[in-house]
Order: sequence, then structure tokens, then C-alpha cells
Amino acid sequence: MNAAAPSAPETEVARTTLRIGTRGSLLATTQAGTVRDALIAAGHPAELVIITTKGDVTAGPVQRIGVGVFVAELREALLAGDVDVAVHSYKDLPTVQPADLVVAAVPPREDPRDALVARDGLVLGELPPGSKVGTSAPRRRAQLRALGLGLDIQPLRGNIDTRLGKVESGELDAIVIARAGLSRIGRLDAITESLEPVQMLPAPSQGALAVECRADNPALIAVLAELDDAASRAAVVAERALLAELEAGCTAPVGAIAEVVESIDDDGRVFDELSVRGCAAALDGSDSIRASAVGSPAHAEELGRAVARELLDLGARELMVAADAEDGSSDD
Ligand SMILES: NCc1[nH]cc(CCC(=O)O)c1CC(=O)O
Repeated sequence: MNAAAPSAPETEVARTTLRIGTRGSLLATTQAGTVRDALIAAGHPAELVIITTKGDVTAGPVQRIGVGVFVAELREALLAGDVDVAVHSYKDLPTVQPADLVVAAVPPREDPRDALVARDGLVLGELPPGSKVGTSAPRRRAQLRALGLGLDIQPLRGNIDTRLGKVESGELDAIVIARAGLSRIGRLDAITESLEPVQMLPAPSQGALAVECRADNPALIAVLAELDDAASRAAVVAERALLAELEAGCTAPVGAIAEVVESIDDDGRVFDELSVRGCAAALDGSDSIRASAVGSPAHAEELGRAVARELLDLGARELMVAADAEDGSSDD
């Protein structure tokens, strides 16, 4: 920095290489790398800066370490000015956005579905009762149990390679993980079944990235906004509004999927609609509730909240309170 001529953020954007903070895992650096490449392609020099977070060096369940652990240190680096941009897996962000930071872009989202990685190429319906299936996310555990297949759900943590290794070694018969993570690290080949939303609703904002920067830098916000994908943003806004209205965190047994779909009006005109589906499940799989709505993408937030209120009317709160009481380990 030139101490004699301190520059306004506006001019800084124009002449410096943007520093993009990321966790050091293969998944995180790959994700952040797509943002770096998109910025460079748009004429904005950018580079990655690896930030080691507590979540990367601790092996305990996420609920014990604290929700948002993967996010907090990246945000500290942003606020300290050590980096200009942070790239997060959107589903790892708490629902409350800090006032001094903004999600300036939601790039085109990956397929949000969960994926089954099973031994011998098996799909879910082929796993015999008693099969050991790894996942620590209450949302996945509850929805798997609700399928009534008699599966033995086992805790699962670690990076993607560690998780895949448990199937390869035979320790587990299968695992359920986000398809997007496998896609980003080039391991779609490991998937034996992509789980349809009728069986398994993904975590709110799964497969989407949040490109975050300080709220006090309008020039940088404008640059990052070039990477924003309107349909992906509308979907994520609806899903996270649903989660927020349920007053649930990223470890709650809540699933949601919103999609922009084409519709045709009475005069034959094609227009975009936003379809929103959500579920809340009891952790023991004894019950799960679903609700849905369709409306304008411009009303994504209201749509998400409306689906959440319907879930609440159907008893979601009572279900999730029971879920809270059971046990702590989770990792969605
Ligand atoms: N908290 C774990 C996490 N956070 C983001 C991803 C990758 C998928 C995504 O970007 O949504 C994963 C792994 C998983 O859920 O299997």
C-alpha cells in the first residue's frame, strides 16, 4: 500500500489484483478457483489466498465446534482487509447476514441434489436392510429413515476423499453427500444414484456459492455482481427465507429446493415461475412434512416464507423441537 496516497476503494479495484479468501480443501479451492477464473475472464485480475479455519483442523461434529465455523474466519479476513473477496459454500452461511458484508454474487448453481455413493454400484432401493449408510446431517438422516428401508445410519465427517474412502474400504455400504461437491472435484463417477427431490430434499442453498465482500465497497460490489446468476439467486433467496422463517439453522432437519421453471400463460406467452418445495422432518424419521408453492421469481423471499409458514401450520416446530432433543452430532 502507498501510505503517501491512500486510495479510495473505487480506484483500488481498478488497479490491484483482487485477493480471494478460501479454505484450503480441494473443494474450497476449486470453488474459489471458478470465481477467480470468471473474474479474470471479465478483465479483473484475481488470485486465491488460503485461510485455514478451525473447522479444517478439528474433527468433532459441526454442532460441537459451532455453526458457521467454516465461515467465521474467512469473514474476519475480509473485515481485517486481508482479502477482498470470500467464496463460501452458500449452505454453510448462517441465515442472518452481517450488516457489514454483502453476498455480491451467486454464480450459476450446480445441481443441488444429494447423491448416493454405494458399494457395487447399488442404488438406494437395492441396499439390503441393515446396510450401513454414512451421513451426519439430521436432514439426510431423517429423510433416509422416513423411506423405511431399515438402513443403519452411521455418523460421517471429513473431507470428500475421506468420506468416499469409507465406501471404498468397505467400512460403510454407502454414503449420502452433495452431488455438487463431487461435481466440483471431478468425482461424479463415484455416484451410484442422484437422489430425486421426491425422496430427498437437499439442504437450502446446496450447490450454490456465495461471493461475499465488504458492504462499504460499492465499486467492488459492482464488479462481483457481473458473476451473479439471477435464477440461482432467486432460488437461493427462496430456500434461505424458508429456513429463516422456520428459525432453523444449517444443521436442522430442513430440506428445500427452489427452481425457476418456464410456464405458458393463456395467450401462449412463455414466462418464468419459481417453484419452491420444502420439508421438515423428525430426526427419528417417524414423520416428515412437506409443502410447496409456485410464484414469481421476483417474490422469491415471500414464496420461501409462505412455504415455511405452511410447514409451521402443519406442525414443523413440534417436529423440530423433538429433533433438537435427540442428539447433537450433525454436519450438513
Ligand atoms: N457442510 C458440508 C458441505 N458444504 C458444502 C458442501 C458441498 C456441496 C455444496 O456446495 O452445497 C458440503 C459437503 C456435503 O454436504 O456433502
